[in-house]
Amino acid sequence: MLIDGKAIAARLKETLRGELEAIGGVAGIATVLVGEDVPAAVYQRRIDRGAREIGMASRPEQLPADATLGQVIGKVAELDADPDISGILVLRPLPAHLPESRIFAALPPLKDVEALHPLNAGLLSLGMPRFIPSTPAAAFHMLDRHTEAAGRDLESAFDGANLVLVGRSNNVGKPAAILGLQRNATVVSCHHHTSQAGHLEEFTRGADILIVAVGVPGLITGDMVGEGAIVIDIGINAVDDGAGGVRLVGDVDTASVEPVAEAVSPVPGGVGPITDVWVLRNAVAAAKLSLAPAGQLVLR
Ligand SMILES: Nc1nc(=O)c2c([nH]1)NC[C@@H]1CN(c3ccc(C(=O)N[C@@H](CCC(=O)O)C(=O)O)cc3)C=[N+]21
Repeated sequence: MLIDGKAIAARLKETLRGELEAIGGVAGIATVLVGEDVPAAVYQRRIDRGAREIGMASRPEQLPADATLGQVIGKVAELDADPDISGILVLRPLPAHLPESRIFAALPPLKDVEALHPLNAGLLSLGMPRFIPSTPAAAFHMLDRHTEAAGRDLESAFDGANLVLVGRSNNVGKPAAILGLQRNATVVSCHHHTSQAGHLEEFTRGADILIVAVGVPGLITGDMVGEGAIVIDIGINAVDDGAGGVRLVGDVDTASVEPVAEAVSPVPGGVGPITDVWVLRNAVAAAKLSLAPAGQLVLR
């Protein structure tokens, strides 16, 4: 079966409306896109639209591909100074000349909705997250809704399960591994070198839950997946649509995986739409944090 991410996102949006209302509607999201990238532009547009739809402030910002580190950090500082903006997200990928770690470190920690500032990444890794990064949060939210729909216990759903991650990015693979450990899964992190060493299948076949976020269209095929596994596809790749345009596809070859797996999340219509809502929830959480007593590290 395919997991319906759009339906899950629609329900989550109702939660978001309530959360926004509870703080008097005062929250805003800013996104910074440097250069051109189709999936990043799609995400930026969807965040902007989603925010406007629920009456949240939104500032989608664009900088040229040759922007300097100083210009990017300057833009972040400008957004930090905007009282309407509670959350700031810098889209990836960044052009190669821009050192990601310097930009992450320049994010205002209380508005860093993807937990990429070292302080927030540290809090997350210690099990006391201030923000749970939207994309892995969306993947776990989807897994939890699937567990409920299958009539299984939510609390123990990950206990001792083999959770295999493919991809180790700072905004998806790494935080997903941390969240999996937090939920008592046995976590295996696979990446480019696992694949180069010829070991990828070895690990993916043993997965009870497989989360894939690498950016390689169709990387995971049915023969790489164990019977009854749950497969979450986080890849968003722009490929030629054969008619002069592009379309978005994931990292999983759904056609060959679906017959083997218990469930697969499709692209589009899977984790993506849930991610869009989650980032807005994090902007609301950031707005709440800014109102919290000084010195409070984590929302309660
Ligand atoms: N710092 C950072 N964090 C990210 O999370 C991040 C990023 N940079 N850079 C770009 C990628 C891409 N991304 C998407 C998320 C949702 C959809 C989405 O909702 N897509 C819809 C529509 C797809 C379509 O238009 O066909 C869907 O999957 O159903 C798309 C793309 C987040 N990314």
